[in-house]
Amino acid sequence: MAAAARGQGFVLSRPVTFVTGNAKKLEEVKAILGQSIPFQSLKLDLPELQGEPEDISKEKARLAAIQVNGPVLVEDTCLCFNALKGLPGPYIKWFLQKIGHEGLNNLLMAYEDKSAYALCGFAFALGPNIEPITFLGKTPGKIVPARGPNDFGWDPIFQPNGYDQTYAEMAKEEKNKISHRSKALAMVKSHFAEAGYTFQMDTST
Ligand SMILES: O=c1[nH]cnc2c1ncn2[C@@H]1O[C@H](COP(=O)(O)OP(=O)(O)O)[C@@H](O)[C@H]1O
Ligand SMILES: [Mg+2]
Repeated sequence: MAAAARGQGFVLSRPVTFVTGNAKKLEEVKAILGQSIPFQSLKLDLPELQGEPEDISKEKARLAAIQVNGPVLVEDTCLCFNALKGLPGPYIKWFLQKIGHEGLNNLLMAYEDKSAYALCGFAFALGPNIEPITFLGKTPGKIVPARGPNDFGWDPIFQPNGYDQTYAEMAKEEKNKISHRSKALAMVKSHFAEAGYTFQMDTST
C-alpha cells in the first residue's frame, strides 16, 4: 500500500488525461511526449488560484482529478520579467490579452534589464484526493519587440538566451528542444520511468 501511495508499481487502468483549454499547448505536449506516456486530452478551462506557480498547477491538478476521476496531468505557464521581480508571472495570460506584445514591451521601458524567463509547471495527480506532484521547467531569455508568426501567445516577444531568434521565429522542433515546457516534460517522463507505473488498459471497450 505504501508503495502504491508513492506510485511504485502503481497500476493505471486508464491513460493519463491531460487537461487544457489551450490547443497550442496540447500540440507541443503531443510533439514532446510522443508515445512515451499513454495520454488523452480533455478540453477544459480550469479556474486558477492566485499565488505561486507550483501551487497554481497543484490546485489545477486537484480540480482536474475530481472532474476526471482518474489520473490527470495539467500545466500552467508563467512569463516572468526580472526587472519586475517575476511579474507578470502567472498573470501573463491576462496581461497579454489586455495589453498585447507592445504593452508587454512597454512595461519594461523604464528598465534597462529586459531579461525574463519562461516557467512551466506541470502537476500530475494519480486521482482525486491524491497529492499532486509538480515538475518545473525554466528557460531564460529576454523580452524583445515582436518578431515572427503570431500564433502562440507571447512566443514573438521571447528570445531565449543563446539564440538570435524569438520562440516564434524558431522551428517548432527547435523550440521543443529547449523550451520551458520540454524541460518540465523531461522531468515528467523521468518520474514515470522511475515510478514504474504500469498501464493496464481494457481495450475491449
Ligand atoms: O510556450 C508558450 N509560448 C507562448 N505563449 C504561451 C506559451 N505557453 C503558454 N502561453 C500563453 O501564456 C499564457 C499562460 O497562461 P496559462 O498557462 O494559464 O494558459 P491557459 O489557461 O491558456 O492554459 C496564455 O496566454 C498562453 O497562451
Ligand atoms: Mg495560468
